[in-house]
Amino acid sequence: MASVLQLSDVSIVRDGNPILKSVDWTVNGDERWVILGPNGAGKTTLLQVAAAMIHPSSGKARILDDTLGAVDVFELRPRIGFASTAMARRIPQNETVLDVVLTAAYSVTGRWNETYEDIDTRRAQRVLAEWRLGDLANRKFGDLSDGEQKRVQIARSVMTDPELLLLDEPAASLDLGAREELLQLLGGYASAPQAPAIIMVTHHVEEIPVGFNRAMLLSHGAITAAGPIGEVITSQNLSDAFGLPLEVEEINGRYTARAS
Ligand SMILES: Nc1ncnc2c1ncn2[C@@H]1O[C@H](COP(=O)(O)OP(=O)(O)OP(=O)(O)O)[C@@H](O)[C@H]1O
Repeated sequence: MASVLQLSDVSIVRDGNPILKSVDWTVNGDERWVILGPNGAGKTTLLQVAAAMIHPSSGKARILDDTLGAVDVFELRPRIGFASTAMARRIPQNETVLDVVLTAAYSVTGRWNETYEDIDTRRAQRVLAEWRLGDLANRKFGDLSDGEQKRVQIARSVMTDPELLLLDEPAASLDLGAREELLQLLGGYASAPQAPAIIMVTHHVEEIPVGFNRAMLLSHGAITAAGPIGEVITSQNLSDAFGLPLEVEEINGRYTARAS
């Protein structure tokens, strides 16, 4: 399967400080990655490179067969789905759920006077149903619960059938029920044969959905482990990445971790 992302010796420097250090990483079309690492490790920064939102300070980033710096990012970005809290903050609170998803077709947040085809509306309705939001289509985004808002953000990010889907902490701040509902939906989506390549950043191994098959541990801007999820999410690797003894357990594709 062809690669959708290839980073070669990618570094990011901000205010003289290295935030990503010489990252080499390839993501293939059939891979669903989870990225874990301590606060400030550079996870969101890495996702922003993958989203063509920032350029490496040095090194080369190829995204969907285009090289950053030699491609019009406004043509590249619509092929990438990106759900993050920063993106969610740009959604007008009084926008209907249907319009939050529909406006992804024009890469805008906030419906104005774009013309949408019936096919766009039907697709938005289908995506809402898939993410168990069909009954909320006419509700205002700002009136939804955190769990519902997270699902709307993901529905919006898959509206355009992206070739690469990026999720920055999709389950953060959710209660147990909302988290499990989201993970069930994400697991189903990730396990479907037609799913795009997915990269998800999370803080907790408990938030890794079933169906994710690759993992990366990032610490101080550098990759400390990357590869098949069962080989990476181990007690030893997590203890090294987080700097304390941790014990990891895996049951039927779900993980838990606690201090040992
Ligand atoms: N534009 C910027 N200018 C200066 N420093 C920055 C900038 N963006 C990020 N940083 C710094 O880079 C480091 C990595 O940030 P990043 O948000 O990528 O980490 P993270 O692993 O996602 O963290 P968290 O788990 O806390 O969300 C942090 O120390 C952050 O303060």
